[in-house]
Amino acid sequence: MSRLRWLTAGESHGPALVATLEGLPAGVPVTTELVADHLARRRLGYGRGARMKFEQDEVTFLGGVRHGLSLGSPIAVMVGNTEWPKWEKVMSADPVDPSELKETGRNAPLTRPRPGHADLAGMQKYGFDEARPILERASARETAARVALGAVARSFLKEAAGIEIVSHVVELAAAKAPYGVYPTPGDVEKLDADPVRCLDADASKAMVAEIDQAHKDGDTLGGVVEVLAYGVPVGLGSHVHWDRRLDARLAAALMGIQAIKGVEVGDGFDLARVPGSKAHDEIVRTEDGIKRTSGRSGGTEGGLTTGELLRVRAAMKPIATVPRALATIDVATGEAAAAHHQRSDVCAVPAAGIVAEAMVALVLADAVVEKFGGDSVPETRRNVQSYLDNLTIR
Ligand SMILES: Cc1cc2nc3c(=O)[nH]c(=O)nc-3n(C[C@H](O)[C@H](O)[C@H](O)COP(=O)(O)O)c2cc1C
Ligand SMILES: C=C(O[C@@H]1CC(C(=O)O)=C[C@@H](OP(=O)(O)O)[C@H]1O)C(=O)O
Repeated sequence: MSRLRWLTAGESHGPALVATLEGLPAGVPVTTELVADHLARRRLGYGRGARMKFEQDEVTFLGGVRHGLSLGSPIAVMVGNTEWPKWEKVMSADPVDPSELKETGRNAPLTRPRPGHADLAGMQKYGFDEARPILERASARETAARVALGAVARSFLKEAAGIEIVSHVVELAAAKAPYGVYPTPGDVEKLDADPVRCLDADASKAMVAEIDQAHKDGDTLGGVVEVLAYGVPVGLGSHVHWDRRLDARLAAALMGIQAIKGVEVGDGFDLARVPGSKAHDEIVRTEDGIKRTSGRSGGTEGGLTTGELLRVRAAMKPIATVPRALATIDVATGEAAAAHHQRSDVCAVPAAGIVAEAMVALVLADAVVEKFGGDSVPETRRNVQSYLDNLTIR
Protein backbone atom coordinates (compact mmCIF):
# COMPACT_ATOMS: atom_id res chain seq x y z
CA MET A 1 0.00 0.00 0.00
CA SER A 2 0.93 3.61 -0.40
CA ARG A 3 4.24 4.52 1.17
CA LEU A 4 4.67 7.98 -0.29
CA ARG A 5 2.29 10.58 1.08
CA TRP A 6 1.79 13.93 -0.56
CA LEU A 7 -0.43 16.96 -0.29
CA THR A 8 -0.78 20.33 -1.95
CA ALA A 9 -2.29 23.59 -0.65
CA GLY A 10 -2.79 27.06 -2.04
CA GLU A 11 -5.20 29.09 -4.14
CA SER A 12 -4.81 30.22 -7.73
CA HIS A 13 -4.35 33.88 -6.82
CA GLY A 14 -2.95 33.35 -3.32
CA PRO A 15 0.65 34.15 -2.37
CA ALA A 16 1.93 30.67 -3.23
CA LEU A 17 1.22 26.99 -3.67
CA VAL A 18 2.90 24.56 -1.32
CA ALA A 19 3.42 20.83 -1.64
CA THR A 20 4.82 18.20 0.68
CA LEU A 21 6.14 14.73 -0.06
CA GLU A 22 6.81 12.26 2.75
CA GLY A 23 8.46 8.85 2.47
CA LEU A 24 11.10 9.51 -0.20
CA PRO A 25 14.53 7.93 0.47
CA ALA A 26 17.62 10.08 1.03
CA GLY A 27 20.05 10.84 -1.78
CA VAL A 28 17.64 11.80 -4.58
CA PRO A 29 19.20 14.55 -6.71
CA VAL A 30 16.87 17.54 -6.35
CA THR A 31 17.56 21.19 -7.11
CA THR A 32 15.51 24.34 -7.46
CA GLU A 33 16.57 24.42 -11.11
CA LEU A 34 15.27 20.89 -11.75
CA VAL A 35 11.84 21.79 -10.41
CA ALA A 36 11.83 25.16 -12.20
CA ASP A 37 12.61 23.40 -15.50
CA HIS A 38 9.59 21.11 -15.16
CA LEU A 39 7.38 24.03 -14.15
CA ALA A 40 8.56 25.87 -17.25
CA ARG A 41 7.56 22.84 -19.37
CA ARG A 42 4.05 23.02 -17.85
CA ARG A 43 3.68 26.64 -18.94
CA LEU A 44 4.37 25.77 -22.57
CA GLY A 45 1.79 25.02 -25.20
CA TYR A 46 0.00 26.86 -27.93
CA GLY A 47 -3.42 28.07 -26.83
CA ARG A 48 -2.69 28.98 -23.24
CA GLY A 49 -4.01 32.29 -21.96
CA ALA A 50 -2.41 35.60 -21.05
CA ARG A 51 -1.62 34.62 -17.46
CA MET A 52 1.01 32.08 -18.59
CA LYS A 53 2.92 34.88 -20.31
CA PHE A 54 3.21 37.32 -17.45
CA GLU A 55 3.30 35.09 -14.39
CA GLN A 56 6.43 33.28 -13.22
CA ASP A 57 6.69 30.23 -10.94
CA GLU A 58 9.06 31.01 -8.06
CA VAL A 59 10.43 27.80 -6.55
CA THR A 60 11.66 27.63 -2.93
CA PHE A 61 12.47 24.45 -1.03
CA LEU A 62 11.38 24.80 2.59
CA GLY A 63 12.57 21.42 3.80
CA GLY A 64 13.80 17.93 2.99
CA VAL A 65 16.63 18.86 0.60
CA ARG A 66 20.22 19.87 1.34
CA HIS A 67 23.03 20.62 -1.09
CA GLY A 68 21.14 19.13 -4.01
CA LEU A 69 20.09 15.84 -2.38
CA SER A 70 16.97 14.72 -0.55
CA LEU A 71 17.50 14.07 3.18
CA GLY A 72 14.86 11.36 3.68
CA SER A 73 12.81 13.85 5.70
CA PRO A 74 9.53 15.30 4.37
CA ILE A 75 10.11 17.53 1.37
CA ALA A 76 8.27 20.84 1.32
CA VAL A 77 8.36 23.04 -1.75
CA MET A 78 6.72 26.40 -2.36
CA VAL A 79 5.78 27.79 -5.76
CA GLY A 80 5.24 31.53 -5.45
CA ASN A 81 2.58 33.27 -7.53
CA THR A 82 4.32 36.37 -8.86
CA GLU A 83 0.91 37.95 -9.52
CA TRP A 84 0.27 38.05 -5.76
CA PRO A 85 0.75 41.83 -5.31
CA LYS A 86 -2.33 42.41 -7.52
CA TRP A 87 -4.40 39.98 -5.42
CA GLU A 88 -3.07 40.78 -1.96
CA LYS A 89 -6.35 42.37 -0.85
CA VAL A 90 -8.80 40.09 -2.70
CA MET A 91 -7.10 36.94 -1.39
CA SER A 92 -5.91 38.27 1.96
CA ALA A 93 -6.01 35.64 4.73
CA ASP A 94 -6.94 38.35 7.21
CA PRO A 95 -10.11 40.50 7.03
CA VAL A 96 -9.90 43.49 4.67
CA ASP A 97 -11.81 46.75 4.84
CA PRO A 98 -14.53 46.72 2.09
CA SER A 99 -13.38 50.12 0.80
CA GLU A 100 -9.86 48.76 0.23
CA LEU A 101 -11.34 45.78 -1.59
CA LYS A 102 -13.33 48.07 -3.85
CA GLU A 103 -10.19 49.96 -4.82
CA THR A 104 -8.68 46.78 -6.29
CA GLY A 105 -11.37 46.60 -8.98
CA ARG A 106 -11.17 42.81 -8.63
CA ASN A 107 -13.82 42.24 -6.02
CA ALA A 108 -17.01 42.04 -8.16
CA PRO A 109 -18.95 38.99 -6.88
CA LEU A 110 -18.82 36.12 -9.42
CA THR A 111 -22.49 35.17 -9.37
CA ARG A 112 -22.75 33.71 -12.89
CA PRO A 113 -21.27 30.19 -12.51
CA ARG A 114 -19.53 28.61 -15.49
CA PRO A 115 -20.91 25.30 -16.77
CA GLY A 116 -18.05 22.78 -16.69
CA HIS A 117 -16.18 24.32 -13.75
CA ALA A 118 -16.70 23.66 -10.03
CA ASP A 119 -18.41 27.07 -9.55
CA LEU A 120 -22.08 26.10 -9.07
CA ALA A 121 -21.84 22.76 -7.26
CA GLY A 122 -19.04 24.22 -5.11
CA MET A 123 -21.12 27.26 -4.08
CA GLN A 124 -24.08 25.00 -3.28
CA LYS A 125 -22.00 22.56 -1.25
CA TYR A 126 -19.87 25.05 0.70
CA GLY A 127 -22.54 27.68 1.16
CA PHE A 128 -20.96 30.59 -0.73
CA ASP A 129 -23.01 33.16 -2.65
CA GLU A 130 -20.34 33.73 -5.30
CA ALA A 131 -17.76 31.57 -7.08
CA ARG A 132 -14.45 33.16 -6.03
CA PRO A 133 -13.95 30.96 -2.93
CA ILE A 134 -14.53 27.87 -5.10
CA LEU A 135 -12.70 28.67 -8.33
CA GLU A 136 -9.54 29.69 -6.48
CA ARG A 137 -8.89 26.11 -5.43
CA ALA A 138 -10.67 24.34 -8.33
CA SER A 139 -8.31 26.10 -10.75
CA ALA A 140 -5.62 24.05 -12.42
CA ARG A 141 -3.08 26.54 -11.07
CA GLU A 142 -2.74 23.85 -8.37
CA THR A 143 -1.15 21.52 -10.93
CA ALA A 144 2.06 23.58 -10.63
CA ALA A 145 2.44 22.11 -7.11
CA ARG A 146 1.95 18.59 -8.45
CA VAL A 147 4.50 19.12 -11.19
CA ALA A 148 6.99 20.33 -8.55
CA LEU A 149 6.54 17.06 -6.64
CA GLY A 150 6.54 15.07 -9.88
CA ALA A 151 9.98 16.50 -10.72
CA VAL A 152 11.28 15.08 -7.44
CA ALA A 153 9.54 11.72 -7.99
CA ARG A 154 10.94 11.31 -11.49
CA SER A 155 14.47 12.05 -10.29
CA PHE A 156 14.06 9.25 -7.72
CA LEU A 157 12.69 6.87 -10.37
CA LYS A 158 15.61 7.50 -12.69
CA GLU A 159 18.29 7.18 -10.00
CA ALA A 160 16.84 4.22 -8.12
CA ALA A 161 15.26 2.16 -10.89
CA GLY A 162 16.27 3.62 -14.28
CA ILE A 163 12.65 4.55 -15.05
CA GLU A 164 12.06 7.47 -17.46
CA ILE A 165 8.77 9.15 -18.32
CA VAL A 166 7.71 10.86 -21.56
CA SER A 167 4.37 12.28 -22.67
CA HIS A 168 2.97 13.58 -25.91
CA VAL A 169 -0.29 14.97 -27.26
CA VAL A 170 -2.03 12.36 -29.44
CA GLU A 171 -5.35 14.11 -30.11
CA LEU A 172 -6.47 17.71 -29.99
CA ALA A 173 -10.12 18.21 -30.91
CA ALA A 174 -10.44 16.47 -34.33
CA ALA A 175 -6.69 16.42 -35.11
CA LYS A 176 -4.94 13.10 -34.39
CA ALA A 177 -1.33 11.94 -34.35
CA PRO A 178 -0.66 8.64 -36.17
CA TYR A 179 -1.56 5.78 -33.84
CA GLY A 180 1.18 3.61 -32.34
CA VAL A 181 4.14 5.99 -32.69
CA TYR A 182 5.72 6.30 -29.26
CA PRO A 183 8.26 8.96 -28.30
CA THR A 184 11.30 7.87 -26.28
CA PRO A 185 13.17 9.86 -23.60
CA GLY A 186 15.47 11.06 -26.42
CA ASP A 187 12.50 12.88 -28.01
CA VAL A 188 11.68 15.10 -25.03
CA GLU A 189 13.61 18.13 -26.30
CA LYS A 190 11.91 17.90 -29.70
CA LEU A 191 8.49 17.47 -28.08
CA ASP A 192 8.97 20.43 -25.76
CA ALA A 193 9.96 22.56 -28.77
CA ASP A 194 6.75 21.68 -30.61
CA PRO A 195 3.90 24.18 -30.02
CA VAL A 196 1.49 21.40 -29.01
CA ARG A 197 3.99 18.73 -27.85
CA CYS A 198 3.07 16.41 -30.71
CA LEU A 199 5.71 14.19 -32.33
CA ASP A 200 4.19 14.20 -35.80
CA ALA A 201 4.78 17.46 -37.73
CA ASP A 202 1.60 17.25 -39.85
CA ALA A 203 -0.59 16.40 -36.87
CA SER A 204 1.01 19.26 -34.93
CA LYS A 205 0.09 21.72 -37.71
CA ALA A 206 -3.48 20.41 -37.75
CA MET A 207 -3.68 20.82 -33.96
CA VAL A 208 -2.40 24.41 -34.13
CA ALA A 209 -5.00 25.12 -36.84
CA GLU A 210 -7.73 23.70 -34.58
CA ILE A 211 -6.65 26.07 -31.79
CA ASP A 212 -6.53 29.08 -34.14
CA GLN A 213 -10.05 28.31 -35.34
CA ALA A 214 -11.39 27.85 -31.81
CA HIS A 215 -9.77 31.15 -30.82
CA LYS A 216 -11.51 32.91 -33.73
CA ASP A 217 -14.81 31.25 -32.81
CA GLY A 218 -14.56 32.30 -29.16
CA ASP A 219 -14.46 28.63 -28.24
CA THR A 220 -12.22 26.20 -26.32
CA LEU A 221 -10.83 22.71 -26.97
CA GLY A 222 -9.77 19.49 -25.26
CA GLY A 223 -7.74 16.50 -26.37
CA VAL A 224 -5.87 13.35 -25.40
CA VAL A 225 -2.38 12.94 -23.94
CA GLU A 226 -0.38 9.75 -23.68
CA VAL A 227 2.23 9.04 -21.01
CA LEU A 228 4.89 6.38 -21.45
CA ALA A 229 7.22 5.04 -18.77
CA TYR A 230 10.37 3.26 -19.93
CA GLY A 231 12.35 0.83 -17.79
CA VAL A 232 9.53 -0.13 -15.41
CA PRO A 233 10.40 -3.48 -13.77
CA VAL A 234 7.96 -6.39 -13.71
CA GLY A 235 5.86 -6.64 -10.56
CA LEU A 236 4.93 -3.12 -9.41
CA GLY A 237 1.40 -3.10 -7.98
CA SER A 238 -0.47 -6.34 -7.29
CA HIS A 239 -3.36 -8.52 -8.40
CA VAL A 240 -4.32 -9.36 -4.80
CA HIS A 241 -6.52 -6.42 -3.90
CA TRP A 242 -8.36 -3.68 -5.85
CA ASP A 243 -6.56 -0.78 -4.27
CA ARG A 244 -3.13 -2.34 -4.87
CA ARG A 245 -3.69 -2.68 -8.62
CA LEU A 246 -1.29 -0.37 -10.42
CA ASP A 247 -3.71 0.30 -13.29
CA ALA A 248 -6.33 1.47 -10.77
CA ARG A 249 -3.81 3.72 -9.02
CA LEU A 250 -2.70 5.27 -12.30
CA ALA A 251 -6.31 5.81 -13.40
CA ALA A 252 -7.24 7.53 -10.13
CA ALA A 253 -4.18 9.76 -10.26
CA LEU A 254 -4.86 10.82 -13.85
CA MET A 255 -8.59 11.32 -13.27
CA GLY A 256 -7.64 13.58 -10.37
CA ILE A 257 -6.24 16.15 -12.80
CA GLN A 258 -8.62 19.03 -13.44
CA ALA A 259 -10.71 18.46 -16.62
CA ILE A 260 -9.57 14.85 -17.22
CA LYS A 261 -12.68 12.86 -18.04
CA GLY A 262 -11.34 9.52 -19.27
CA VAL A 263 -8.29 7.30 -18.80
CA GLU A 264 -7.18 4.35 -20.90
CA VAL A 265 -4.47 1.85 -20.01
CA GLY A 266 -2.78 0.61 -23.18
CA ASP A 267 -5.33 0.26 -25.98
CA GLY A 268 -8.09 0.75 -23.39
CA PHE A 269 -11.54 1.12 -24.98
CA ASP A 270 -10.31 -0.24 -28.33
CA LEU A 271 -9.70 -3.62 -26.66
CA ALA A 272 -13.43 -3.92 -26.02
CA ARG A 273 -14.03 -3.82 -29.77
CA VAL A 274 -11.75 -6.67 -30.91
CA PRO A 275 -11.67 -10.43 -30.21
CA GLY A 276 -9.26 -11.84 -27.62
CA SER A 277 -6.93 -13.11 -30.33
CA LYS A 278 -6.26 -9.47 -31.27
CA ALA A 279 -6.44 -7.95 -27.80
CA HIS A 280 -3.61 -9.52 -25.84
CA ASP A 281 0.19 -9.47 -26.03
CA GLU A 282 1.56 -12.90 -26.87
CA ILE A 283 4.53 -14.19 -24.89
CA VAL A 284 7.73 -15.26 -26.67
CA ARG A 285 11.26 -16.17 -25.68
CA THR A 286 13.98 -13.97 -27.21
CA GLU A 287 17.75 -13.65 -26.76
CA ASP A 288 16.94 -10.93 -24.19
CA GLY A 289 14.58 -13.17 -22.24
CA ILE A 290 10.77 -13.32 -22.13
CA LYS A 291 9.11 -10.61 -24.24
CA ARG A 292 5.72 -9.67 -25.70
CA THR A 293 4.95 -9.41 -29.40
CA SER A 294 2.81 -6.27 -28.92
CA GLY A 295 2.05 -3.62 -26.29
CA ARG A 296 -1.75 -3.54 -26.23
CA SER A 297 -2.03 -4.04 -22.49
CA GLY A 298 -0.04 -0.85 -21.82
CA GLY A 299 2.40 -2.77 -19.63
CA THR A 300 0.04 -4.00 -16.90
CA GLU A 301 -1.76 -7.31 -16.47
CA GLY A 302 -3.79 -8.19 -13.40
CA GLY A 303 -2.85 -4.88 -11.79
CA LEU A 304 0.88 -5.71 -11.99
CA THR A 305 3.45 -4.20 -14.30
CA THR A 306 4.71 -6.70 -16.88
CA GLY A 307 8.14 -5.14 -17.45
CA GLU A 308 7.04 -3.92 -20.89
CA LEU A 309 6.51 -0.26 -21.89
CA LEU A 310 3.94 1.34 -19.55
CA ARG A 311 1.43 3.37 -21.55
CA VAL A 312 -1.60 5.34 -20.33
CA ARG A 313 -3.82 7.96 -21.97
CA ALA A 314 -5.91 10.73 -20.47
CA ALA A 315 -8.74 12.62 -22.20
CA MET A 316 -9.21 16.29 -21.30
CA LYS A 317 -12.53 18.04 -21.80
CA PRO A 318 -12.49 21.52 -23.38
CA ILE A 319 -11.69 24.49 -21.10
CA ALA A 320 -14.78 25.50 -19.12
CA THR A 321 -14.39 29.27 -19.42
CA VAL A 322 -15.73 29.57 -22.95
CA PRO A 323 -15.24 33.13 -24.32
CA ARG A 324 -18.53 32.83 -26.22
CA ALA A 325 -20.06 32.55 -22.77
CA LEU A 326 -22.40 29.64 -22.06
CA ALA A 327 -25.87 29.94 -20.58
CA THR A 328 -26.16 29.98 -16.82
CA ILE A 329 -28.18 31.69 -14.13
CA ASP A 330 -27.15 34.64 -12.01
CA VAL A 331 -27.41 33.20 -8.49
CA ALA A 332 -27.88 36.73 -7.09
CA THR A 333 -31.08 37.34 -9.09
CA GLY A 334 -32.16 33.87 -10.22
CA GLU A 335 -32.35 35.24 -13.79
CA ALA A 336 -30.88 33.64 -16.92
CA ALA A 337 -27.41 35.07 -17.71
CA ALA A 338 -24.17 34.49 -19.59
CA ALA A 339 -21.44 32.69 -17.57
CA HIS A 340 -18.66 34.93 -16.26
CA HIS A 341 -15.55 35.17 -18.41
CA GLN A 342 -12.52 37.34 -17.90
CA ARG A 343 -9.67 35.47 -19.55
CA SER A 344 -8.77 31.82 -20.00
CA ASP A 345 -6.83 29.26 -21.96
CA VAL A 346 -8.26 28.24 -25.35
CA CYS A 347 -6.62 24.87 -24.91
CA ALA A 348 -4.32 23.47 -22.19
CA VAL A 349 -3.84 19.91 -23.47
CA PRO A 350 -0.02 20.23 -23.86
CA ALA A 351 0.23 21.43 -20.24
CA ALA A 352 -2.06 18.61 -19.09
CA GLY A 353 0.47 16.18 -20.56
CA ILE A 354 3.18 17.55 -18.26
CA VAL A 355 0.81 17.26 -15.30
CA ALA A 356 -0.02 13.68 -16.34
CA GLU A 357 3.72 12.87 -16.40
CA ALA A 358 3.95 14.17 -12.83
CA MET A 359 1.02 12.05 -11.67
CA VAL A 360 2.44 8.91 -13.30
CA ALA A 361 5.82 9.67 -11.70
CA LEU A 362 4.26 9.99 -8.24
CA VAL A 363 2.29 6.73 -8.61
CA LEU A 364 5.35 4.85 -9.87
CA ALA A 365 7.60 6.33 -7.16
CA ASP A 366 5.07 5.19 -4.57
CA ALA A 367 4.98 1.69 -6.09
CA VAL A 368 8.81 1.50 -6.21
CA VAL A 369 9.14 2.56 -2.56
CA GLU A 370 6.43 0.07 -1.62
CA LYS A 371 8.04 -2.86 -3.46
CA PHE A 372 11.72 -2.18 -2.90
CA GLY A 373 11.88 -0.02 0.24
CA GLY A 374 15.22 1.50 1.13
CA ASP A 375 16.07 4.59 3.14
CA SER A 376 18.65 5.80 0.66
CA VAL A 377 18.81 5.73 -3.13
CA PRO A 378 21.75 3.25 -3.16
CA GLU A 379 19.76 0.90 -0.92
CA THR A 380 16.65 1.08 -3.14
CA ARG A 381 18.85 0.59 -6.22
CA ARG A 382 20.50 -2.51 -4.69
CA ASN A 383 17.08 -3.93 -3.83
CA VAL A 384 15.80 -3.38 -7.39
CA GLN A 385 18.90 -5.02 -8.86
CA SER A 386 18.80 -7.97 -6.48
CA TYR A 387 15.12 -8.59 -7.25
CA LEU A 388 15.75 -8.52 -11.00
CA ASP A 389 18.86 -10.73 -10.69
CA ASN A 390 16.88 -13.29 -8.72
CA LEU A 391 13.74 -13.53 -10.83
CA THR A 392 13.25 -17.28 -11.29
CA ILE A 393 11.35 -16.90 -14.58
CA ARG A 394 12.89 -14.53 -17.09
C1 LIG B 1 -3.31 22.77 -17.26
C2 LIG B 1 -4.76 23.16 -17.17
C3 LIG B 1 -5.14 24.45 -17.44
C4 LIG B 1 -6.47 24.83 -17.38
N1 LIG B 1 -6.82 26.11 -17.67
C5 LIG B 1 -8.13 26.49 -17.59
C6 LIG B 1 -8.55 27.82 -17.87
O1 LIG B 1 -7.73 28.69 -18.22
N2 LIG B 1 -9.85 28.11 -17.75
C7 LIG B 1 -10.79 27.19 -17.36
O2 LIG B 1 -11.95 27.49 -17.25
N3 LIG B 1 -10.44 25.93 -17.11
C8 LIG B 1 -9.14 25.55 -17.19
N4 LIG B 1 -8.78 24.26 -16.91
C9 LIG B 1 -9.81 23.30 -16.61
C10 LIG B 1 -10.47 23.50 -15.27
O3 LIG B 1 -9.52 23.51 -14.24
C11 LIG B 1 -11.50 22.38 -15.12
O4 LIG B 1 -12.43 22.46 -16.14
C12 LIG B 1 -12.22 22.44 -13.82
O5 LIG B 1 -11.32 22.20 -12.74
C13 LIG B 1 -13.36 21.44 -13.75
O6 LIG B 1 -12.92 20.21 -14.22
P1 LIG B 1 -13.45 18.86 -13.62
O7 LIG B 1 -14.90 18.81 -13.90
O8 LIG B 1 -12.70 17.77 -14.31
O9 LIG B 1 -13.09 18.90 -12.19
C14 LIG B 1 -7.45 23.87 -17.00
C15 LIG B 1 -7.07 22.55 -16.70
C16 LIG B 1 -5.74 22.18 -16.79
C17 LIG B 1 -5.34 20.76 -16.48
C1 LIG C 1 -2.81 29.72 -13.60
C2 LIG C 1 -2.82 28.60 -14.25
O1 LIG C 1 -3.86 28.08 -14.94
C3 LIG C 1 -5.11 28.65 -14.76
C4 LIG C 1 -6.08 27.53 -14.67
C5 LIG C 1 -7.46 28.01 -14.71
C6 LIG C 1 -8.51 27.07 -14.32
O2 LIG C 1 -9.67 27.53 -14.22
O3 LIG C 1 -8.26 25.88 -14.14
C7 LIG C 1 -7.76 29.29 -15.13
C8 LIG C 1 -6.74 30.26 -15.58
O4 LIG C 1 -6.43 31.15 -14.52
P1 LIG C 1 -7.03 32.64 -14.52
O5 LIG C 1 -8.50 32.44 -14.37
O6 LIG C 1 -6.41 33.33 -13.36
O7 LIG C 1 -6.63 33.23 -15.83
C9 LIG C 1 -5.44 29.57 -15.92
O8 LIG C 1 -4.44 30.52 -16.16
C10 LIG C 1 -1.62 27.74 -14.31
O9 LIG C 1 -1.75 26.67 -14.93
O10 LIG C 1 -0.58 28.11 -13.73
